[in-house]
Amino acid sequence: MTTTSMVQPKFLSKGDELGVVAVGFSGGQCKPGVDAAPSALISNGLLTQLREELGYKLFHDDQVHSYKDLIPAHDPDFRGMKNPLAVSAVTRTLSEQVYSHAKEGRCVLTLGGDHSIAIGTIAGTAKAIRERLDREMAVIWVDAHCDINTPESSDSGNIHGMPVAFLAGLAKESREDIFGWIKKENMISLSKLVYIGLRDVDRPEKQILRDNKIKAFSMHDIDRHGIGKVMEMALGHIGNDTPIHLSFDVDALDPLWAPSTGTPVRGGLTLREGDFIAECVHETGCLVAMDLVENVRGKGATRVTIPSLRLSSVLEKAGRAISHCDNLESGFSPGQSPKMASSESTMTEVIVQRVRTKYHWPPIQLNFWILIMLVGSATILGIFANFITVQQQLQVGIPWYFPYWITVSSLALIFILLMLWLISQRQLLPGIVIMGSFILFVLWIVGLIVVSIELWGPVGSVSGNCSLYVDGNNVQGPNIEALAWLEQRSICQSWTAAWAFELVGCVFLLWMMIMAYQVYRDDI
Ligand SMILES: NC(=[NH2+])NCCC[C@H](N)C(=O)O
Repeated sequence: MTTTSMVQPKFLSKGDELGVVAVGFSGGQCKPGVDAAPSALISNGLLTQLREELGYKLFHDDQVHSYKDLIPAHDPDFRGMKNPLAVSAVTRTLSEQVYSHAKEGRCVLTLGGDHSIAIGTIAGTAKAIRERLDREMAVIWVDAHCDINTPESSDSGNIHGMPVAFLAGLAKESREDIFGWIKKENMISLSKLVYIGLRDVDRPEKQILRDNKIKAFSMHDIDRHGIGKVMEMALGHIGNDTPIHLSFDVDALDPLWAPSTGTPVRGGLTLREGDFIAECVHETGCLVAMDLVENVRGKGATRVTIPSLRLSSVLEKAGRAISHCDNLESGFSPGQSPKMASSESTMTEVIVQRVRTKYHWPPIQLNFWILIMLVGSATILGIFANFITVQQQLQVGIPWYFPYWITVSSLALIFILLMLWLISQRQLLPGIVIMGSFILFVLWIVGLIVVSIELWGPVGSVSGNCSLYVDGNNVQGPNIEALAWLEQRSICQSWTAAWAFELVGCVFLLWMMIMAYQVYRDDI
């Protein structure tokens, strides 16, 4: 082992071991994306860094758990909570996973996931620490939010805003399948809870903090005293003989450093302050577990911003906790507009509105569909242009839907080229995509219906003629009839190909509308 750390862990019997649990779960809130972060972190080399640069012996099952089998098909709101059965079942299983590492005396790192998963991680560590050391542990909750809403006080109903209330017993539920499984041994004491980085606290939460005299260091305190003094006070409050569970929500960092999070709030910690917190906690030797949550990779498949967690600066300081999230932007790009900390002025708010001109499109999906649509539109254009030439050659009339399809497929080509240009300018607004796709969808579906009627009846069907005169009349030999037959067969095949591409085009346009709506919704 090549660990660079000189700090002796006080509460771990196997200080060189690290249990890693990767949790791809986002049911504690409504936006997709947080569930994809653990895989992004792992594929960006996090585990290798932990193993090779920090010298940990890793215990990881090589899985990013999505707990699909635990998520019920029907999960109605309960006491205002969204997805109560799913979040309860997932956190319960997670608590057992974390417990199984922590009871071995090793440190546990959990990669989230939204912050609701802390119900599981903290419940698991708290139980193991009680059993192993007969002690209560402390929790340092680094976050822009204090996540201490009860189901009744929460406006959103999102459980990622409630984990502390359940863990501290402020919110109770007797139903075993809705957090009733959280027992005394899983709980934490409010006197051993410290918040750092708060700046977006709901009114009822403020009351809870006051009523229970919970130690909380807001951004205001950090500005006033500096992060050094705040850490001194925070650790002083906990005392140096208490195991610490560090629950780090990346939204504690300013969106400048960590824009890839579901609920960004301006006016947060600098990258360096985030590192400093982690270093200070590490230096105590009391760290027993850590969560890293609310990282977003691609909201749904929508986002391109990839957070890659590095342990660089912590490494330099021989630390062993989180360092920073940097963002590699590419393609169709950055951020959801961050919420303003309550103390910021409306002037700044105006500026935020103005700079928000870029949107998060899912690049792989979008590129794939655009390619299919390009091929489809060009093929349809070619087929109907060819049909017109054939009709002219035979000196028979040209049905209206031949030029119609030429126009509609050309419009689709123009629309795609326009989209590509807007993407290159990073200006592809969801509204444009919704409008354009809708108009084209109506035009395409009309054309598809007409072509389907021509192909399969009720009055005279192309498909019927093809099977009768072409499939059923195979002509061979080096003669003009065989050539004519081949041409007829290629016309029949063109009909089917045109129909297939029209159908795919309709699906594409429908999907574009849905995807654009999702992008629009995520952005407001
Ligand atoms: N872990 C988070 N990002 N929490 C955000 C919570 C926001 C808000 N206070 C709520 O209860 O819905």
